[in-house]
Amino acid sequence: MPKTAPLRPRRTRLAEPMASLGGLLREWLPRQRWFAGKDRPVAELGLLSMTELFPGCLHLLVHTGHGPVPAPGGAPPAGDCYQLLLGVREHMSPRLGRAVIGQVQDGPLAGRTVYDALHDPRTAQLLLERLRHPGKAGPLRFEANPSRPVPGGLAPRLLDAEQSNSSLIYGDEFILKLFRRIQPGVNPDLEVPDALARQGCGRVPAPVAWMRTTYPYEATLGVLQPFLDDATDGWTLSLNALASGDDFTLQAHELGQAMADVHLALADAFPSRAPGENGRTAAAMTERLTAAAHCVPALQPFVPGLRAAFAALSTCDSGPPAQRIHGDLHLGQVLRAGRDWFVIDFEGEPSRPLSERRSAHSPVRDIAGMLRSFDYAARQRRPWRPEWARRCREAFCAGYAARAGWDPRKKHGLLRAYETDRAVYEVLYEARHRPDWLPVPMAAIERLAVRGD
Ligand SMILES: Nc1ncnc2c1ncn2[C@@H]1O[C@H](COP(=O)(O)OP(=O)(O)O)[C@@H](O)[C@H]1O
Ligand SMILES: O=P(O)(O)O[C@H]1O[C@H](CO)[C@@H](O[C@H]2O[C@H](CO)[C@@H](O)[C@H](O)[C@H]2O)[C@H](O)[C@H]1O
Repeated sequence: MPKTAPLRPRRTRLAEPMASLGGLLREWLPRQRWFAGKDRPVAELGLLSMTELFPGCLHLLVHTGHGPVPAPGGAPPAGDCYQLLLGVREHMSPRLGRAVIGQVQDGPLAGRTVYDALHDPRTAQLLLERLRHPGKAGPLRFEANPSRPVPGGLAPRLLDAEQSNSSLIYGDEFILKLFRRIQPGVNPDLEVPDALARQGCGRVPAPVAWMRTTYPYEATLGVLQPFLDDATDGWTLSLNALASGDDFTLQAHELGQAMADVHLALADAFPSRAPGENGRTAAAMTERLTAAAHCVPALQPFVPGLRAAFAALSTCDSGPPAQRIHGDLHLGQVLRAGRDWFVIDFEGEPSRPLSERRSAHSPVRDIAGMLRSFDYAARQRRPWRPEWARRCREAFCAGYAARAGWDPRKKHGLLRAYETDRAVYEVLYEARHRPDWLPVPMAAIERLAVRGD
């Protein structure tokens, strides 16, 4: 098991290039979709590691701190580690204009332009070559599953999508996801699909190659997997159905069945345990609510009503056994090809510690995530279509029950608590990443706090 270490900026001989790059990165990082903490300036920026991956391409792990957070009890300043691939050029090609981070003013890189190298097809090609030929570059390790060879010469393109990481698509055959926010340990988005593939579960694209680092700690950096080019994600499909007035209950029912299949395969692939004690679950949810309300004051008036949803857990049965779950399930994480649903992105909620994301949880958490997602979709249209969401939620639960052998609709109290917990997470997520979207989960917060349904 990889050793975990606290994230601390290290003084290295690389401190000098960092000093000259630091100002540029401080400006650039908060503008990136994947950067958490847009609500606070990057007060502290440190270099954890830097490796020259190819000539003119640097691989960096940087630590960002957001300065002291005025939390009760004097919590330590928040900090994160991010993975960056930076191109450094004397002369920029206009093609790469939108990737430019800036021109370095002083230090060893003075006068050169630094840019996000993932936009550079040359970098993308070389990255694939490294993954095709396992080996090392400084602390970086490139590894592959020898039974699933990857052909060379596939044309790369950077995925242009709203995402928490960055992905490169190769010849519409493979997709490489490079994690942006790095935590010590094995990323579940490698661990889980790999285990499910060994289990023979066909609902998850299996990793074919991956990249990790051994310094400043063991961590997964990226995963290459087959690209399902004939598939459309559930979010796009549901928005299309809403726009055209089409029914989506058949798809939602099949999605419920698919999710039950994945949960059953996960329960076989990893150890399960007796359901957690509801009191502990309620305490953890309440703690997350308190922390979220501290960061997003708009939550504060609803805290008493939301706490009631958690307190009501004491009168519920504890539900199905705890097991490995998806952890961040929503309509953007499921792809439909023909009548088959596939599930991707097992990373879990990116802001939670990796150890927590890799432990067993109630499968009700995933179900609640998907139910919230139907609500998100229904709110994309005016007038709001609560009836559409209600029918999809019902169909999803019925499909799940048909396969899993237990019916989520009969776990009303549990489902309400997990849905509330998920909505609280979403409020925090939207505040940090997409403040314009905040009204969507806030509407659910109001409903859950006031009416409780
Ligand atoms: N194996 C795949 N086949 C087809 N499309 C994929 C695949 N994996 C990811 N995608 C597409 O890329 C998007 C982002 O992938 P995801 O793993 O959710 O990244 P992130 O965690 O950064 O949000 C998905 O919504 C989907 O459209
Ligand atoms: O980037 P990830 O897919 O890992 O997940 C994060 O971003 C999601 C948004 O892209 C966010 O999902 C929320 O918005 C979705 C619509 O864009 C909606 O379908 C989900 O129900 C809602 O939670 C997810 O929470 C976040 O972890």
